[in-house]
Amino acid sequence: MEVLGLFSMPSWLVVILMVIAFLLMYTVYKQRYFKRLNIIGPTPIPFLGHMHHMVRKGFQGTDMEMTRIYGKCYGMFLGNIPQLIVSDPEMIKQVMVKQFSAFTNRPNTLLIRFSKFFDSAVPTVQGDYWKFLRSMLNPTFSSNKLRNQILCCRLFEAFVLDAMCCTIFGQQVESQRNPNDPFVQNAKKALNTGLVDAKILIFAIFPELYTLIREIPMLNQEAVDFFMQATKSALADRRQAQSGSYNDFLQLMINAHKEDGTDADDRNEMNVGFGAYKKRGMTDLEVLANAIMFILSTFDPTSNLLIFMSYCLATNQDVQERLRTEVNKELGKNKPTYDNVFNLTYMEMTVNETLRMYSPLQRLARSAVQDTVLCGVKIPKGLDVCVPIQFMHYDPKYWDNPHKFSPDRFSPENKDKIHPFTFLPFGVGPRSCIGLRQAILEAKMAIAALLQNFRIVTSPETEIPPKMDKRKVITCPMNGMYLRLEPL
Ligand code: HEM
Repeated sequence: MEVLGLFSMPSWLVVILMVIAFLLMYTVYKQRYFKRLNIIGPTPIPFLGHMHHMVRKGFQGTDMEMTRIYGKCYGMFLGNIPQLIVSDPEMIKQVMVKQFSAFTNRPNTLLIRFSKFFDSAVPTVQGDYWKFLRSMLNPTFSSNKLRNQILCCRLFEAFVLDAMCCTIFGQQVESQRNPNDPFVQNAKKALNTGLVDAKILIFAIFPELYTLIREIPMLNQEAVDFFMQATKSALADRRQAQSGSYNDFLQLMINAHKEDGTDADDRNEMNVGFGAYKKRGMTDLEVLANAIMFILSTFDPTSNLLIFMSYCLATNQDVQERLRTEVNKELGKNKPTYDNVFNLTYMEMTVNETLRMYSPLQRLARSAVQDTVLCGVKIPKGLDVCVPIQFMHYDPKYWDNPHKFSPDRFSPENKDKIHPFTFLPFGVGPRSCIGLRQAILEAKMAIAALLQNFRIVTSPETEIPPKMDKRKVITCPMNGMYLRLEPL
């Protein structure tokens, strides 16, 4: 084939060059997005944007570094997908609370991690459908309901798993004594998600292919099937049992369920008003998807909170002693219960300080559902807005000596001095974590039981400070956490 009448080339080579030129033009156009909006940010590289940075430094390292350089509002790219990173408390307030109706949804970059089955689970659903599901599930997490559910009190991953199975399925799982328990094995398999994998990479480069790429299962399907089966048989048990014999999330969701419920898998429902949902309860599919999603949303953050809290106590023996004195005074030799851990004020302060220093989630994210303006910055519909949690938790403007572990920041006298919208481990606003109360309750009970019986100390293998696994979405130690428990 002759090119511009100047020289000849085989046609296949011309086609390849044209495809490359097209792809380059595509990525350059996409990555000029923030230039068109006059928003500053680091220069992206074609196709990858700043993904190479995220893989090398993790979300946390990238956010800390870039926010220091570019300030409180700048643009970055996950591949070709623009993400506005905001760390100004007023902007956070606007996105999460004041203009919630313009930022109701989570971005596709988060949803792509879950297969279609989770289209009816509360963290992934959108608009009015989210309002409906959240309103159905909120009562399930009320203080009164939690009082009746939390019966188990054991350790870390196994503890969290046991507590989850107990609260969600009403099922006792001996995962601490039996690490081969299928619940443990499958929970670990299902949750093994990294920052970037092939599915996210393809989506980040070609976000227009969202619907197609979404079909590729990402969470380990075998593990999801296992939990689906477990939930289905638990549902069947509930149907045969006398009403009132179960007191777990599953039962509460079933109570919000009507047999004649239309199948929520119908995507058209997304477009109807909230009022239309109000006429029905939860369908089987919604109960299933949410029960499994609770397992997935709970396991890693809660067990990592316990792991980091133990690390903080082992490296701050004075805090540990003060905490043990409080536990002994309030509980004596009694087992921790919903009621007796309620008054553990110093415990709550220590949990909060651990969450500040080691927030299990590193970013909050919302997608603009309409054009809007955020503190003078034009936000077009579809732009993802992200909040770097860890940057907010370490910003010296809001926290004195932010690298120091100091539970007293959260004392009743000091709590009111914390600048609003700077402490965000559970997010903030109507779409914040539904399981906040449960997570804090579990942490208080687990640590109280531990301190009644053991002193937590470092061992020669303890990494101080712990290296973080930058490839993970959840904050977790790279090389595990080695601590010693000395019986008292
Ligand atoms: C230490 C433990 C936990 C941490 C740090 C944590 C943190 C978070 C964060 C940061 C969000 C996003 C909030 C936002 O976008 O504003 C979230 C959402 C959510 N969490 Fe948690 N979480 C924890 C435990 C739990 C537990 C125990 C459950 C349930 C049993 C749970 C269920 C959920 C659900 C369903 C959502 C989505 C809410 C919605 O979209 O309406 N989480 N969590």
